[in-house]
Amino acid sequence: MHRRVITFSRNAFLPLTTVCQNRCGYCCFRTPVREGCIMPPGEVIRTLESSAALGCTEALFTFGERPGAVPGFSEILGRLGYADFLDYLYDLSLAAIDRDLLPHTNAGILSYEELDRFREVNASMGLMLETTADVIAHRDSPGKDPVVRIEMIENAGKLSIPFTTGILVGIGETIEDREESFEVIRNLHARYGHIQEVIVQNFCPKPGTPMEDFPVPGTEELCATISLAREILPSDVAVQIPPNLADAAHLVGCGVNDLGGVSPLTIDYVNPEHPWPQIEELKRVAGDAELRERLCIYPQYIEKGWYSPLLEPLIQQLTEKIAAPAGGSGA
Ligand SMILES: O=c1nc2n(C[C@H](O)[C@H](O)[C@H](O)CO)c3cc(O)ccc3cc-2c(=O)[nH]1
Ligand SMILES: C[C@H]1O[C@@H](n2cnc3c(N)ncnc32)[C@H](O)[C@@H]1O
Ligand code: MET
Ligand code: SF4
Repeated sequence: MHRRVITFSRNAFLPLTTVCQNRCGYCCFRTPVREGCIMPPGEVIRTLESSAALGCTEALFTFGERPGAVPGFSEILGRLGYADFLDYLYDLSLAAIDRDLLPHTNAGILSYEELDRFREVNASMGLMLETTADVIAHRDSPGKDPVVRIEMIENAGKLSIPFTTGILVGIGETIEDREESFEVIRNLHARYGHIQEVIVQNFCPKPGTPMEDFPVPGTEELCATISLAREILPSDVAVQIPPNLADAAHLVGCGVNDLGGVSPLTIDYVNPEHPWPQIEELKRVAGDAELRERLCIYPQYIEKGWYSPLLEPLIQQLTEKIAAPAGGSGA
């Protein structure tokens, strides 16, 4: 009998900009254009270097969607010497690779051409489907239109990009909507084979947002949603929950087999009030299962060679590093 395996990744969270063209009813991350709305290169590089020294393997670039569409953003970006935010992202992705971290980008909506460009410097990419339903939380968020999100996930499939997606639970969708969301993801994976993990993320209310008084999904509801995900999705797709947002120890018993990215250095900028558990805590969460570190690109995609030649040496090096017995940095 094989012991069950629960995986996680050690990452650095880099919120490159808080400016966003959308206005999701649950979000406290987004800010107006203002001083400090872009993380300056020096701070990014320092975070990358410290994170690598602490044993991280992944640079998670997550930020507001299409910030350049927001009036006034370009002026602030221009002061850093860039005309296009994606050029800034590209250079910092190279900086991450130089410092031995594999980029994983969730930039919100990107076009086919943009995905094609960023696959060169990303080991994997992500976009939360959130939900296939039309919810009030998304009425001021054109980028959360399910048609637009599904199209991007499909484009990532056409480009053979190892991909992370997921749903946000408790934003006004029904159980049937969750089922439909998982079915859409299953069908995309059946066609392109690129979905490595599906995040089941629970809504956490934020003071000062339109949804501050919205009810939160309970552990039993999350457990039922995870079981539903496990029933609908094939076994080669991991089901991930963020271990800082929910009762992970309990949910592992409902079918969760991945705990996502946790950071020894950076906070969860999307849910800043929820600190990351450290490795000892993750071991407790895994219970009888084996807790195993992974890279942001899952092993089956490394085997299939779904990465750019530029990333080959680093993927090799980091694969050996996480296979080595604990010790050295970050253990
Ligand atoms: O692709 C995504 N990855 C997200 N991740 C990344 C994910 O946990 C891992 O980095 C992936 O499993 C890649 O290995 C997050 C990581 C955090 O630390 C905090 C929040 C998120 C949210 C997302 C997300 O929305 N989309
Ligand atoms: C990065 C991801 O974080 C999620 N996200 C954004 N705001 C919240 C919140 N209040 N609670 C939980 N998850 C949230 C969305 O699913 C987004 O895609
Ligand atoms: N803004 C993007 C999205 O919601 C990235 C995550 S939220 C900071 O898809
Ligand atoms: S959740 Fe993402 S897309 Fe929505 S407002 Fe926040 S930063 Fe923008």
